[in-house]
Amino acid sequence: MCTSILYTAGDCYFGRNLDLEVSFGQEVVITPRDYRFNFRQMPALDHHYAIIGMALVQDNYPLYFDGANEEGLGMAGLNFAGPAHYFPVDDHKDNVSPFEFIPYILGQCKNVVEAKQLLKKLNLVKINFSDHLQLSPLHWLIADRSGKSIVVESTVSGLHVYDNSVNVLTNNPEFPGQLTNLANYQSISPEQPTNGLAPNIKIGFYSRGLGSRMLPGGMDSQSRFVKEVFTLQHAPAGASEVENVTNYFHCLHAVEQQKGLDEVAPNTFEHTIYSDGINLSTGTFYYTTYANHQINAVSLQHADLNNNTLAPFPLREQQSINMQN
Ligand SMILES: C[C@H](CCC(=O)NCCS(=O)(=O)O)[C@H]1CC[C@H]2[C@@H]3[C@H](O)C[C@@H]4C[C@H](O)CC[C@]4(C)[C@H]3C[C@H](O)[C@]12C
Repeated sequence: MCTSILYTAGDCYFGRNLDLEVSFGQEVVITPRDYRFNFRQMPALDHHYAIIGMALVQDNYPLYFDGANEEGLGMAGLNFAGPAHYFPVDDHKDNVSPFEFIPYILGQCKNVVEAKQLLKKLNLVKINFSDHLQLSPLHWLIADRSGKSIVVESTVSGLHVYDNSVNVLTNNPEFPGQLTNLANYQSISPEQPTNGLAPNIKIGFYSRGLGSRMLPGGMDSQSRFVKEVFTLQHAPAGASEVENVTNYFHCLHAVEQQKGLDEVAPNTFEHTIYSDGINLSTGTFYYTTYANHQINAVSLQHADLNNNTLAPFPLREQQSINMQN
């Protein structure tokens, strides 16, 4: 499972938890403006916006899991097994494979409004990257520095684009179902509850935090969706970049998966392999990993963006502990 969010606090921060039982060997990868993006069915992009994000580089091609471009548009692919459906090539549409979808949008669009424009003609086609790397069943969160986000889901009934007023995406069910389910949790609050149970009887509070007592805490995608909506809606804005980044990671780590809790095969556990977040105004990409909770960062501004060579940054996986004596 995974969780992706857009946190607005002056600047906007976009990224995700990647939850899985195995690592693909992903790195932080900068794609500069003149790297040639070849597409299977669409014309190549020789010049485009520069992109920074988490990717697996295969045959000199960046298979992005999530990322953002220099204009502050971000995009993340999350598992959507079951409802996800991809189509045959349609000559009347723009045919893009799911593995090409992030470069296709981030390479060309400045914001969500421009992305929506491209999505009008889009057909997500069933074309594998290779026999070894088959298509993944995904849906996507796309967000920009104005604080807006949308969800893209390709199902048997076609391509759906939803405005996302809560700026959170997890996995199943389909996005409208996630929103409907929020109705069950409207009484959740940071405040102590009012007594609607027996208003004529005085019921005391034995604990702080009783307003969130019924908040779901499971590893499943519906529980994480509700918990993350609550966490993000009430997250304070910081007074500095460091405070904002700290708040942002608290939001994501609220729904991270610890090893041992989500068994997907005998003695095999899904866990949060990494959490990342990009300041969509500055292009600074921050991340933590399961092994290393220190926040590491790679800046798009510090890179030479006017060339055609991918710049990979291997993840820092060594835990960093400050000894004080
Ligand atoms: C599995 C990842 C999503 C995390 C997630 O939701 N896991 C939950 C699994 S489950 O529901 O609980 O079973 C997704 C996100 C991005 C995906 C990768 C990217 O799409 C890039 C390429 C695309 C290729 O077609 C397949 C390999 C791949 C390298 C993908 C592998 C995998 O499907 C990734 C890593």
